[in-house]
Amino acid sequence: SSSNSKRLPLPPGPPREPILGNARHVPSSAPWKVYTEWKKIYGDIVYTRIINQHNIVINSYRVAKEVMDRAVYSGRYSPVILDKLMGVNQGFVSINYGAQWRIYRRLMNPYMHKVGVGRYLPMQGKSTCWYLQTLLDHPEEFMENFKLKTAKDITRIVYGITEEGVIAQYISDADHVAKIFLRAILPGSFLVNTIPQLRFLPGWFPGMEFKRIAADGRKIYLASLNTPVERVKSKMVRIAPSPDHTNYMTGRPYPMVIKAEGTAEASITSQLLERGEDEDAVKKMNASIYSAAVETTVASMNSFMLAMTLHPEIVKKAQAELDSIVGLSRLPNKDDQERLPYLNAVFMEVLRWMPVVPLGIPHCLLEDDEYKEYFMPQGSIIHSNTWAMSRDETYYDSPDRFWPERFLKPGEEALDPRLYVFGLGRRACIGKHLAESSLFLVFASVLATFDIAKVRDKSGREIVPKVDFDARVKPFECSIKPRSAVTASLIRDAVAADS
Ligand code: HEM
Repeated sequence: SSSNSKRLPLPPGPPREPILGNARHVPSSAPWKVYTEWKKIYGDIVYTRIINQHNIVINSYRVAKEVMDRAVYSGRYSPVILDKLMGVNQGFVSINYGAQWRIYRRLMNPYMHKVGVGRYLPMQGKSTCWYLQTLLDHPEEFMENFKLKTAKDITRIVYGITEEGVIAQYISDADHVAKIFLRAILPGSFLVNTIPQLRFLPGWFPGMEFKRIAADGRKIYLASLNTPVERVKSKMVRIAPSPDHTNYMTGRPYPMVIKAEGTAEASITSQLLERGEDEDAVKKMNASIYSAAVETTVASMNSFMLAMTLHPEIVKKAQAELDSIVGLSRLPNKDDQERLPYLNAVFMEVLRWMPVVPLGIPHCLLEDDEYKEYFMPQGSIIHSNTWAMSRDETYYDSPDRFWPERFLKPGEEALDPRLYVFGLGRRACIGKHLAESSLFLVFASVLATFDIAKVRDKSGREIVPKVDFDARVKPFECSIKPRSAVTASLIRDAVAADS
């Protein structure tokens, strides 16, 4: 590029083939593992080129912390299939760095900062009790119900949706969009992302199924964006703008008020509309919250259950701590967190052991840059390899081992994974405090009331679930039994008191 006047080299990486570059070297499944192998050969920054796309993977926390905070590293890469074919590049997660993104951060921040998320605790307490009850009645559905619990919490927070049928439809639409989205951001997944001109070929041409995928995706995306906000609006009444209803800060009229009968539960959407915020911005911002929030939180819950199934001694230790601090007469709550160091260590170890976004959400380098002795070309896709960070032996002995004690060694605590599993810099996860309280409540409440163990086969041998570190835990069996009749009735009583 013209601005590389010092003729600096690109960061090191595997040798490239003509035209294809490294297209045949970067696998489409679990690429983070290959990049982590390459760290041994090429170091903390690895460059690959896939056809004409520059990709830079940051393999260490130290380097990520240095570069990711800078504005030029805060862009988002919009694959052609999402941007040009589906129009899905205006959501919170995928929008490029700039004015609209700043509006989203400003709108969302009060609802998501450390203190702001406290308002959801009563609701989360109830939904956690609901979840515990599903463990009593249908322990084998523990994964499905993690999903349902999290989806209910999020749709309630964002849209005030409480009706089961409406939630189910929303989940199904949002999952569909998320699947396309996740596939689209994997390097090399859709050829049209590397050769954008392909989109001008007719639909009957071989290899054009991306067109149908994108067209279906777009329809469902628009539904998941519009329908829930229209529902909120239908439960609000519009009043004629009058001087009495003008926001004294902005001078703009409040266009909506919540109906006196309160048919719209207060939610992020209802509150932002009531304040007169731009409806289009609210729709696009909110639609991306569900997909950012649910899959990630649920994946961490599933990793937790797998770790507990594999480690009965850790279950025992955490239960002993809970029993002595919380006692057996009530369920744990968020206020207990600071007095539960062992459980906190379990929580951090879950985040580290199985980072659920192992290559981060890709950033896009907005201008040519230099880092150390390297040239970083504009338009590069930048991945924070959180998987590599979680396996860094300078911070973690035996990194594949699930071992909460690593966070409890006085004076030499391991690096806190919350510093990187939620991303780094300006685009870091806005929902991390909400994620933390959801996860903590679930981990504490499940351990306080249930024993988790391996199941046995017909001949009485324990079945040990396999761990393949594939970012998502595959369905596995475990035994989930109430610790005692007392803990079971604690759950039933709490649920009864809520309804
Ligand atoms: C265990 C749970 C979660 C994990 C591990 C996680 C992880 C991440 C990661 C790695 C990113 C990308 C950061 C970057 O680009 O550098 C991200 C972004 C984001 N997350 Fe989360 N997340 C979680 C839960 C949530 C929740 C509960 C919400 C919403 C309430 C949420 C909302 C978002 C949003 C809106 C972004 C985009 C921010 C931006 O681009 O400016 N996440 N998250």
